[in-house]
Amino acid sequence: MAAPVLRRVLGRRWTPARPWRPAAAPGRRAACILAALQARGLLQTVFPEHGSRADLAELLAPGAPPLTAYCGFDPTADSLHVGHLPALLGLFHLQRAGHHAILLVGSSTARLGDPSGRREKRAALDAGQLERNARGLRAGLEALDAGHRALGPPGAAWGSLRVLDNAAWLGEQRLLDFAAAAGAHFRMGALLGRPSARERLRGPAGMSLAEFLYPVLQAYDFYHLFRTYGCRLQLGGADQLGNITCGHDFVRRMTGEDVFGITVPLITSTTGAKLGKSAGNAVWLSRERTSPFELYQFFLRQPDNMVERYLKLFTFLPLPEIEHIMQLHAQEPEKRGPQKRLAAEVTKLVHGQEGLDSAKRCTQALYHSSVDALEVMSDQELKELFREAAFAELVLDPGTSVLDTCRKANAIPDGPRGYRMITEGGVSINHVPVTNPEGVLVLGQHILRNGLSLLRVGKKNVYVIKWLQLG
Ligand SMILES: Nc1ncnc2c1ncn2[C@@H]1O[C@H](COP(=O)(O)OP(=O)(O)OP(=O)(O)O)[C@@H](O)[C@H]1O
Ligand SMILES: N[C@@H](Cc1ccc(O)cc1)C(=O)O
Repeated sequence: MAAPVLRRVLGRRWTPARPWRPAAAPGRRAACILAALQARGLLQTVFPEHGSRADLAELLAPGAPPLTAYCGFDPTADSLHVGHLPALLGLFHLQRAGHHAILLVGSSTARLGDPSGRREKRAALDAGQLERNARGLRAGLEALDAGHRALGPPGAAWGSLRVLDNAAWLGEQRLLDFAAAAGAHFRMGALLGRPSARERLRGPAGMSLAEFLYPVLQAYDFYHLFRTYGCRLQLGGADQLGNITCGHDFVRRMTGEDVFGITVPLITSTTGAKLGKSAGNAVWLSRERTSPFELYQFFLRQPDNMVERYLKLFTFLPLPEIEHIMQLHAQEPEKRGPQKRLAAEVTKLVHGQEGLDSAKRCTQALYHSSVDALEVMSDQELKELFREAAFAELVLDPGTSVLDTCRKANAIPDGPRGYRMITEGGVSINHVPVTNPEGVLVLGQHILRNGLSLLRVGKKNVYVIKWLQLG
């Protein structure tokens, strides 16, 4: 016979939690990190609102022993993306307040595929791809940890951070043992009542057993991390509330202890779609997929009505400083001060000072036609900057003319039409128009010190030329 507490939990159906409101009481509670997260717009829901012995606000109150919190990321791609940042920033803020963070790579959960918020099942990944993705994700999480630490004062008394992979414990489970031991504590009614299950079961695609079991594995992670590391808090995007609730119930049932969940708001695109892999609109954090320049430009493009929210969500700038930045913006909106600060802060967190310098160099070269900036750019930066551009390696013969260069790079059509494109001013090299097709290329003018030329034909077609055998 289940104990009364257990019976209550076993019998409970899934109900959506209400958005979290800070406690009215002033003093210790008001100073709690939860209130700080709330003020930055990082709190959508706290679940449950009240524990059986303590509330989350009490566990996180200043002076309370450090708490351990985690967030999981399935390696369904080899890189993190901007949508992952709010949950990560939430963990980093907790770390700054002295708490410990666990970043979990879900190599085992990714094999089932999380059905939360999805109309269709995820495409299956083969073992090799999964392993490569997991490696990329782990490297991304570690790099972000390093980027975050570099922002803080040396020797800051922050909590610890570790990166784990759930394959370490889920990968070893034997089906029968797991089904008998853990499976006995999950109620079908509660699992079937979850919104993601209900919607999928009603729809034409239905739901596979693998997907149906997904929350069970995520719940087991929470239980494992609670038992092994004393982890009492799970963070995730708003779409994770059902999975987090499931984990909470499981840990309560297995241990009788209080654990909690925090969801962060979902970042959406201008069309309202969740920014991420599924919608195909991800802005990646790995340099191979999205360069520091592109990341910088993404934040620089944010409209005025979003920028204050994003400064609070995506940076560690103190709130009074953000207020000041916004006041200056009201006086000189054309300077786009908040957008520039936002872009700089996020790029520095993700790609370090070197990445930020690169992003600024690329911005100068592309939008301010700066030859100085072009001249100091590396091949990698140029390729990143002109991802859509053709990259040609050409041998510089003596007397190579503008026309030869355009032809060898396949930048203009053969015959008189191509010739006319030059004479009519449609071609520039290193941002300077070249109207004489017979003009010979000059080192230091048409060919930069780094052995590169940037050839532009019309408004859109850009060719990066690397000259070989310059001597
Ligand atoms: N756009 C977003 N805004 C806020 N949180 C997000 C966003 N995208 C993902 N997250 C959160 O990041 C964590 C890890 O997400 P995960 O990588 O497993 O899936 P995902 O990026 O949501 O994938 P998909 O886009 O394919 O659904 C989850 O807590 C998820 O809710
Ligand atoms: N289910 C989460 C990822 C995750 C995996 C394992 C966990 O224990 C926690 C979270 C997502 O898809 O976004």
